[in-house]
Amino acid sequence: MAANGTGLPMARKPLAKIVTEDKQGNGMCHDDSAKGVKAQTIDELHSLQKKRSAPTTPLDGNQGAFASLPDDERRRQQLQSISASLASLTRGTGPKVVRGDPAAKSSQAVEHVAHRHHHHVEAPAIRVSDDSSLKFTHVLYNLSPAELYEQAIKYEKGSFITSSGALATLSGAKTGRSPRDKRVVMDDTTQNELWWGRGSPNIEMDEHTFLVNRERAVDYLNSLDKVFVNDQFLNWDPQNRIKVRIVSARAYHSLFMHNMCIRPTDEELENFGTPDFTIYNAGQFPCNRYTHYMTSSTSIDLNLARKEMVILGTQYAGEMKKGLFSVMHYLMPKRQILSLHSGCNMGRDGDVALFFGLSGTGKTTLSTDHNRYLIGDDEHCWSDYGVSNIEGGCYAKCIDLSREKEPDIWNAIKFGTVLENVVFDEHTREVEYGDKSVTENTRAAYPIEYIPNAKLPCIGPHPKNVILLACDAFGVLPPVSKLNLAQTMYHFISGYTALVAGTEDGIKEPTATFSACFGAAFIMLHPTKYAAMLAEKMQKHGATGWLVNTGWSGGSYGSGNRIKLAYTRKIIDAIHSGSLLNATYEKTDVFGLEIPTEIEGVPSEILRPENTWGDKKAYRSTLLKLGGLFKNNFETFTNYKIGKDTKLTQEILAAGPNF
Ligand SMILES: Nc1ncnc2c1ncn2[C@@H]1O[C@H](COP(=O)(O)OP(=O)(O)OP(=O)(O)O)[C@@H](O)[C@H]1O
Ligand SMILES: O=C([O-])CC(=O)C(=O)O
Ligand SMILES: [Ca+2]
Ligand SMILES: [Mn+2]
Repeated sequence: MAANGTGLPMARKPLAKIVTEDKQGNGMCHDDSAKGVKAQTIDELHSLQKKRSAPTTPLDGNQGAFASLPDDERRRQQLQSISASLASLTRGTGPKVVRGDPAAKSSQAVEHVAHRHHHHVEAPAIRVSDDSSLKFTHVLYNLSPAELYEQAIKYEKGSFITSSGALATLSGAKTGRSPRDKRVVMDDTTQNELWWGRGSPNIEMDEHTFLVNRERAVDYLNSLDKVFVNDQFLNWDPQNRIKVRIVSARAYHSLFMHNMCIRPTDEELENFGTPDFTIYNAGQFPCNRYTHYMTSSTSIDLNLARKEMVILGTQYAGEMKKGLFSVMHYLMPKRQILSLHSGCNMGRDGDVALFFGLSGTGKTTLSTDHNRYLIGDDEHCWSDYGVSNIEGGCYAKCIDLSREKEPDIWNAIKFGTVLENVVFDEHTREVEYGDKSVTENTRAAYPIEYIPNAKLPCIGPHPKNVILLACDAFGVLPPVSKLNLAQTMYHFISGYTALVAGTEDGIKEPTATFSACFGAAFIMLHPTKYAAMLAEKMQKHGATGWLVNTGWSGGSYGSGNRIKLAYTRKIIDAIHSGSLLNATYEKTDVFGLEIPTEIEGVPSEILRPENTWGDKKAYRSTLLKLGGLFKNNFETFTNYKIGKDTKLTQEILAAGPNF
């Protein structure tokens, strides 16, 4: 965004010339020119500025695959592994790769270029008819945030530093995920294992078509002068940690994943070896619509057998985050570990709460609580040992963000944080969080350590409270209700909310949505598989379920208002403290929900939705309408058994609305 739209700075009046008197020996114009710098040339001067990073950790010979190798050899193997990742399957070979920025001219870069002569990965001698075997691809490997800032600002339009130090970026034409463009390879294994068909997020593609798109992405990436490669981890549970490699073309994507995945230590990086899963993000390049299964120029393709994901035709970074989440929803249940689209935090006494909910319902906002330790805001695992965060960062919505209401998120938006699609003052670079000119789905991605009371490592004991968040645009669900196990399962499987504008492409107004397990877009198995695991774990560990409406009160969207965040926080406080367990409850008709009569800090009249509606008839008909939508939605699940227990299945079926 140039100041005057021409790309050039606006013309300014020249400043008055400064005249300095030259009274000899008077020290008036005193400088240190006599001392001089050691450098003889500008290049040498520049070379003094950058000190070589200290050699990584000392090796004791017992640290894994590459541990006993000399530095050069380890680097060569790393490059070989990256070249193998980038291999074109039709040529059968990887590109020649070299580390470092092709534009760098400092002496340090010369050192890197030297690798080109001694250590490049040889292209095997097969005949190819294009130039790709002749050129080098520069690899920008696990760059630091500062280096990525420089890359973004130099080479990516729409990259700016905001007044608080965050990197403002544009994600391009797509500012939300594209679930209709997601494809999953159906093979003999996945055909039987995965959830396919109506309601499922898994739209099939065949292996061959996947390879066509993979080749398209790899050819695109190899055609560039340089690619970014991130080697990182998922899951803070060391037993179930997954190694991921992300190959991308934009510094924005690399910094986003640097923040969102777990960052390896130098030592862990030296011993990284072969990744368990690889993303090829060629988002700037479209897919070919003549390719089978393609219905637009965007395609996000998952191949579980190859352990690869290909992204074409969308630069929205959330696709990478949520694509990996889908992978975890496949891998973890195989190990009897439940994967959850939930936030998670812990009190001083070690009481853990999970916050389930669809996009925009408050997982990040409510799990980021100054009085509690943050374990994570969006993706978790629940194993026999407790909970673990899958990610290394948070991804907060920032539309209408205020310092006063969400101070910890506000303060996390500083150097290192990626700010997507926000609008800012062209001169002061102050962000205007209320501005929706680019999108309503503005986002901040920051490392979890940017939250002062993050729990590191991001793991915790078994949850005590399971809070289901629904943003009810109809305004008829109570602000909070206590659920029995069957009700918890009913609402978990239903996954109701009013989808808030923007996170999924094309949604402009809140509308009622049902999304199984509060994350149907990411689950891979049938919802009842996850539900059975949740029921079993909640039962075993004695967790209490709650339904919290973070949406409307006093009328539907349009006439009522969104429940004040301050009230929702008081409700959540009462759940955490245990005081809400001992409240007096009344049962509602239709949904059969237990609602408390009083909560400290919350006006009692809002606890019963019908009190807040002026038009009682309208309330009643809206309540019945929503009840009907729930019933309709649940019909798909009535023929499924949940867990080993038919009794539980019957109870769940009876736990929905009754009228
Ligand atoms: N009563 C309320 N409770 C929770 N959030 C509220 C409330 N009122 C307004 N909000 C706003 O709703 C939004 C909740 O978004 P949040 O980032 O927490 O969603 P999320 O569940 O983490 O979604 P996603 O999975 O897409 O990241 C925030 O912008 C928050 O300020
Ligand atoms: O995936 C995204 O873009 C944001 C998110 O967390 C969600 O939608 O649940
Ligand atoms: Ca979030
Ligand atoms: Mn999410």
